[in-house]
Amino acid sequence: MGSSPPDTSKTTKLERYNSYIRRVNSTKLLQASSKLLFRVTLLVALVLILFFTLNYPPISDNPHHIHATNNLFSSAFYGSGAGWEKQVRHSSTPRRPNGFSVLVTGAAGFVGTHCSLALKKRGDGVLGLDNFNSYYDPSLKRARQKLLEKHQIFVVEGDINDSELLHKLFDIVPFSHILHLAAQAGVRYAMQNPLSYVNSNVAGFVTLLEVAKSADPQPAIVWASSSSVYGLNTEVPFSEGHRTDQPASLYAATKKAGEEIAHTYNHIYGLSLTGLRFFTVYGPWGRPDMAYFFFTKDILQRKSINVYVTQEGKEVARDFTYIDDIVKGCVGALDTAEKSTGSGGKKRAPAQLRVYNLGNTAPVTVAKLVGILESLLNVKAKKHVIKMPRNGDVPYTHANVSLAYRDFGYKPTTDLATGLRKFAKWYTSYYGIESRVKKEIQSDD
Ligand SMILES: O=C(O)[C@H]1O[C@H](OP(=O)(O)OP(=O)(O)OC[C@H]2O[C@@H](n3ccc(=O)[nH]c3=O)[C@H](O)[C@@H]2O)[C@H](O)[C@@H](O)[C@H]1O
Repeated sequence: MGSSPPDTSKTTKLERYNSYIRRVNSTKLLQASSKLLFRVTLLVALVLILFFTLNYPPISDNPHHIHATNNLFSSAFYGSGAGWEKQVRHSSTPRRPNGFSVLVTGAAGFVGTHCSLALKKRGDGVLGLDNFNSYYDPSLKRARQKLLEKHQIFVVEGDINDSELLHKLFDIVPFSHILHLAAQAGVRYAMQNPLSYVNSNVAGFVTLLEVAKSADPQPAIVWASSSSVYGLNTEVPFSEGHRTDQPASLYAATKKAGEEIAHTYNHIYGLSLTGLRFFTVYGPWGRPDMAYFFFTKDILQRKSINVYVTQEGKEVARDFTYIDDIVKGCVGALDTAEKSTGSGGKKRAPAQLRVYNLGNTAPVTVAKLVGILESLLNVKAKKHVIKMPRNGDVPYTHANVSLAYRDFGYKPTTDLATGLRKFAKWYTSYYGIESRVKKEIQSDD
């Protein structure tokens, strides 16, 4: 870059020389600043590209599943400082004598919301944790969060893989229990985003257990396993002692892995661990990726629905379990959970390790489920009966719950027709479509 030579006509030699040096320096400074600005811009652009690539994986082609996020940067969303800590403490403080202080992971999820409300209602302290990922409509999760806030339940926005955040929460609150419900759910979505299952159900669970084992006191942990662990098992009804080494989906395999991981942390560190095998849970505030939910939506919109039958043309059935029964099971498991026995990362004595089925004990075919919805919504479904795609679904589930009954009096009381009526009432009111459905749903309590 050229600078003009010094003018010799009017000033002294020294002044002219100094002025020349100043001009050369300022030109150099300008060049250096431009280079620096360019490099900083490039760096910012790279950081932004990395951020959006990691946080927004490709959108799936399934209308019910948008995408799950890794939330590697979720810690940016949790607060710090005195105000935030006060909220964490306040939410976790029990309001009844000998009340629990429970960390509920996946608190803005379907089961998480219902359990958090039930615990809070009876006077336990409840702190929620949720990463609000977009596996399904996050606005539904935000609406559940609002409901929780109305009942003084604070939900920390963060990921179970964020051990720094978890340690921080345990530094603030000596949780007596963890109700671990955060997971990548859904059987069929595992074909589209397999690693999200490993990330949440395996890595996330291990991260949580690592923090729990080194907490003092160690909490007792109750967590969500799944009926899907029975996989290709043909003995019915499914009992806890049956084979669970033939998972039919990656989802099932990661839940089964969770049960084995639970064994390890119980064995080495003395953590008290109870796994609950949920059987197709449904109800108000449910998950939009589940069949009963999107069937309702599609039937109301006069769209066709796929009703699966087995490869042999037989009907497919599920032991659909109503949310209130599941909540009773979760609370029963928490109430009977013994204390963990370790401290400072060391086991002091053998600790409790349990697994229970939580089902309804009355399987219903998918065709019957559709029939109930048709009657409740007063709309004839456009049924498209097809052979179940090879996507991890199993043909039949049926729970034997005698173990849960023996140990904490678990007894499901809601049949599918009653439960779906409550769901339809919530659905039509939440989505503001009361006028189109049967009046009797609206008048039902
Ligand atoms: O118990 C569990 O551990 C799991 O329960 C739930 O899985 P599932 O029992 O498979 O429920 P869900 O998808 O509602 O399908 C219901 C029925 O509809 C059939 N189905 C499904 C889709 C479709 O288009 N057509 C159809 O017939 C389908 O074949 C099935 O027979 C949870 O999602 C899962 O997270 C896990 O918790």
